[in-house]
Parts: sequence; structure tokens; C-alpha cells
Amino acid sequence: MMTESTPKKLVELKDLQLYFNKGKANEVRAIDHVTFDIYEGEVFGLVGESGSGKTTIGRTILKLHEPTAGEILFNGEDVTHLKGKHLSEFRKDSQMIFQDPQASLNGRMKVRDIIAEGIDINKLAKNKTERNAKVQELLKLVGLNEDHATRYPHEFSGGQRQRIGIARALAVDPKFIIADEPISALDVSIQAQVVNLMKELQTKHSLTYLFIAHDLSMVKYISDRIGVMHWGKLLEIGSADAVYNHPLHPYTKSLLSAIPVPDPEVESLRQHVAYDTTIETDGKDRQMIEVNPGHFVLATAEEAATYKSQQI
Ligand SMILES: Nc1ncnc2c1ncn2[C@@H]1O[C@H](COP(=O)(O)OP(=O)(O)OP(=O)(O)O)[C@@H](O)[C@H]1O
Repeated sequence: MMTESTPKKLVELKDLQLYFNKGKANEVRAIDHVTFDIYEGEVFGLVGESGSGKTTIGRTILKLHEPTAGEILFNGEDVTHLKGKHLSEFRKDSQMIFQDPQASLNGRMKVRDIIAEGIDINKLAKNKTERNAKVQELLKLVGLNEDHATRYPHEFSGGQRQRIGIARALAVDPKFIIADEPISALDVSIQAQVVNLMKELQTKHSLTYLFIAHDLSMVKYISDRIGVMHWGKLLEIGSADAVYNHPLHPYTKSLLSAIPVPDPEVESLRQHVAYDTTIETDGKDRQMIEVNPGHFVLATAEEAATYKSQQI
């Protein structure tokens, strides 16, 4: 959680664009003029349906894609075109936790070696004893046992595998973690455990998270602020409370109305709000407008005024 009144920006995206197959018939504007900051020590939740561009944003920040245009700053430094040694240093500071721990952990490697990969690459242990000690410490940190070190990923449950993925990310003592749908492949019963662990580790290690998910319910719980994406554009950004309880953009309202409510009676009475996409295709010029302090929406001036007046 943030404590300072004027938080420091850790990640800044400035008018970022990433077009796949640019100029061709199958061009996809996966990131379409996106601007936002992630403050040091916060959890920034990025939500939107499948294909909205969330993963591409995460991968572009980590420099797994070269942006078509725009800038990415990390800790005040322009990292958009980093190469060589500087890129390796940046990669140590920024780690990723993936959706499917089954696919992202090498099945032929022992857990110890999976977790120690970053330690080895970055030469963070003086010798084997120190390497093993670090692995033991990480296993404990994520709620696994010492004797898990010599086992293979297939011997674990989905939740435990995700804990291994978290330990691997933490091994290099990063500042920033991108968690790309880290719980969507897990059983509902263990999703909360993994989210709680991530939250606990974030506080303990003063980490900054970009938490990517397609539904708002868990994101609301873990995030300080939330950004809502659709078709490569950022449509709304604000505190988790503002976006969840006082949404502005029709897309956000529609997304919220799609979250099932546990009570079947309440659920049967709820209206799912349909989303009219014309608002994104009519060619009008829209800017991010601050409707309430810290709460922005992509809109024309007229729309912003209407959204404000409609706010509950
Ligand atoms: N390598 C690629 N080449 C071409 N198009 C791509 C590539 N990667 C992603 N896309 C397209 O870019 C758009 C954004 O995809 P992205 O995976 O970022 O969305 P997402 O919101 O993360 O969705 P999901 O939740 O399914 O991962 C989609 O239309 C996708 O098909």
C-alpha cells in the first residue's frame, strides 16, 4: 500500500503504441496510444476482456516486444530501447509471474534449479552453499518446504506450482513484478491463498505490481488503482474503489455487470449491461479527462460531463 502523499513513479508509459503487422491487412493495434504511470509500492490492476492488449502491455514493458512508438520509463530512466548490459540490469529489476505455472516451469528441472535460475544468471550467490540457502529461504517465504527443492514441477498442485513461480520471480530481488493472470488457471478454492501470498510479499518486500486480469473482482481486492482496457485503448483509470464502485465508462459498467454475484436470488435480478462499441469507432477525438481527482476516463468533454452527472 502507498504511504506517501506524492508517490514516486516507477513505471511510466507515454503514448505507447504497439501495432502487430503494421501497415498490413492483418494489422492489430494491440496498444493504441496508452499513457499511464505505476507508482512505487502500489499494485496497479489492469483489466479488460481477452484480446484487449493487457499481456502485450506487460510484455512490452519487459522489452519482449519493441513498441511501434511511444516511451517507457523505469525509475525515471528511458528504457524504451535498452540493449546489452543495461537491458540485463533492467530485466533483473522487473520480473514476471505467468498465468499457467504448468507451462512456464521447465518440467525437466528440479525446483531448486528453477528457482535459482535468476540467481545463477545474475551471479547472486558466491557458492553452492549460498545458492542452496537462498533457495531454502525462498521456499519458506512462499509457503513451501525445504524438501520440495529436489522435486520436479509435476509433483506439485497448481497452487504450489504458482508458489514456485513466485519464488523464482523473487529470487533476484526485483523492484517490479508483472503478474499476468496469475490465478486464472487455479482452482477457485486456492485463488485467494495465492493472492493473499502475493499481497503479503508485496508489503514485506516493498514491491510494485502490475496485476493483469480479465475480471474486476479479484483485481479490486488486491489493487490500489485500476486501469480498464479495451481494443488496445485505456478507457478508464482511477483508485480501485472509484473504478469498482463509481465506474464512468460504459465499458467498465458492462464489465462490472458481468461479474457473477454469489447469491443466486440477487444474481437473477441483476441486469447485465450491454456495451455499445460505437463509442470507440465513431472517429470522435477523445482524451483522458479527470472527472474526479485521480479518476480519468477516455471521453469527449460532453461525454465526461454526462458520465459525471450519471455517477452514483
Ligand atoms: N505476436 C502477435 N502477433 C499478432 N497479433 C498478436 C500477437 N500477440 C497478440 N496479438 C493480438 O494483439 C491483441 C492483444 O492481445 P493480448 O494478448 O495483449 O490481449 P490480452 O488482453 O492480454 O488477452 P488475454 O487475456 O487473452 O491474454 C489481440 O488481438 C491478439 O490477437
